Amino acid sequence: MLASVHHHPAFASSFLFPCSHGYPSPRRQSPPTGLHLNRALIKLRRPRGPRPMTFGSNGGEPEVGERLYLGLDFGTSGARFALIDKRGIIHAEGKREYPLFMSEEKMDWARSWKATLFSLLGDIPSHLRKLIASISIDGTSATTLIVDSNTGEPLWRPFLYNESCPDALPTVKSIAPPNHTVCSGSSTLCKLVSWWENDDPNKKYALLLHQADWLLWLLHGKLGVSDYNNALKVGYDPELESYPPWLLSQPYSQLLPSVGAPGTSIGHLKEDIRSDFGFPSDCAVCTGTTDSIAAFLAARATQPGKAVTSLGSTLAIKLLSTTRIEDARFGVYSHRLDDKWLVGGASNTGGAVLRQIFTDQQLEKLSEQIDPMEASPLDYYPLQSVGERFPVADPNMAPRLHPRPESEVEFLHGILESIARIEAKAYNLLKELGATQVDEVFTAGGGARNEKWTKIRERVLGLPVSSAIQTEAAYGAALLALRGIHEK
Ligand SMILES: Nc1ncnc2c1ncn2[C@@H]1O[C@H](COP(=O)(O)OP(=O)(O)O)[C@@H](O)[C@H]1O
Ligand SMILES: O=C(CO)[C@H](O)[C@H](O)COP(=O)(O)O
Repeated sequence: MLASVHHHPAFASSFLFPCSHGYPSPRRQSPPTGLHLNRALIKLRRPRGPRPMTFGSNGGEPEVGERLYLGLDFGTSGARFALIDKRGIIHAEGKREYPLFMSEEKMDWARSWKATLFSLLGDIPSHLRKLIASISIDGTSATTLIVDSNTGEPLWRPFLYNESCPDALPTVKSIAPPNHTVCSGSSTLCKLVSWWENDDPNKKYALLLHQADWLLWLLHGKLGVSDYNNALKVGYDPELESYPPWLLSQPYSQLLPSVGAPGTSIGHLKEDIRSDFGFPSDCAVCTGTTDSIAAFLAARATQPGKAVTSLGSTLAIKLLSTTRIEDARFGVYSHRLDDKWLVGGASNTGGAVLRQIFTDQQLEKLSEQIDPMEASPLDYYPLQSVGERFPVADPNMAPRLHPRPESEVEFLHGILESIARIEAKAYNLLKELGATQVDEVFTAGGGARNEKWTKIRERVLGLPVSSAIQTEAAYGAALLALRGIHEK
């Protein structure tokens, strides 16, 4: 079954608001025609690797009574699902690009995400839907919605993950501890304060939700629930397991959602959705996480010193450490993962810059001609637009992609190598700040498929680098759904 949405990633234009931002700007292509061909690439997967002993003899189909666990990943350039059983075998996966919904010349992201959610649910084969025991969702971190606390409807356009609200930074720095994670223009707290100071009359009915929280609310119907990964950048302290006093004493703390551990069951799927799509009556909905943490979970790295670099639209780094590190001067923060810490940050460099210049097919063809053992003399800082979050937190950092050589192969080699140098700088910074020393890097995201890039990165990092067994964040979200049922 094939259906896909022609992707015209809109540039959500900033308006009325002092925040600067951008979503991956569209590849050079004709302006949107407004025509959408709905298409999703669905893969029904026979189990990978040796068939587990107890697996049914009917090859790939779940055993009678077997339950399945659904993870949905709402990334930067599109959304995916993965459907697994309790052994982690994938029974179906699919993806959709975000449809373009414009209202008054602006992209309506909330409407696009909502449409994508229900399209993906419909893309799951109906005979598998009735076996689904739980669902979880990961979203882009610090993507923030201010919604009506009665209806859940957005009161304002979403603040996107890489949007910066420097107007709020002085206020945030005046209340938070020095160099706290929230002391960055792209933090969720800066977005909340920027909205709060915008004098919106709806303040008393407002509620803050993250992208994953809002999408999950559409499924479970309980407003105001988040997880301690998504809530980190609004100021939640995952060690105290509460919001700190300096935040609770603020007038806007009334907008903050309640917070639970990722993969915690919130409640059952809403009855109307359950019956419309044929999900079972006991299908649970669990708290989610952020996309780069879901990618880390998918890689199943469990030892301190192991790291996952997500090479998606952005470069996000997660190093499993026994020590917690936070320093907003460099965009470094630590997410909690049970009794350890995922130390890292997210750069604005990454695949979105590549996608502005090359199609995925061109990337493949040109990469074949690169000698990864040869260092590129080109020194770029590949960004889509002004502003960097990590390992340099500088809202005014300008992109650097010149001089551009005649050869497209040399140009691509220079960009891949320059992104690898940023990755190396990031891991060295984490070591200098006291995190557990990295000893191996797994790669997630679209860039993981580029073997030449992997070899360039091994050379530049001086570390073993390999593609994670599962490179999709949706697989990590599915593991959270599995956990939500089996750790009740
Ligand atoms: N062969 C390749 N080499 C390097 N990057 C690639 C390759 N194929 C795809 N990409 C990049 O992967 C990115 C998409 O990865 P994905 O994980 O889907 O992103 P996200 O989840 O952030 O939307 C794109 O920006 C694209 O440029
Ligand atoms: O770049 C991003 C979107 O893909 C996010 O910033 C990424 O999720 C990193 O944030 P976190 O470390 O909180 O997961």
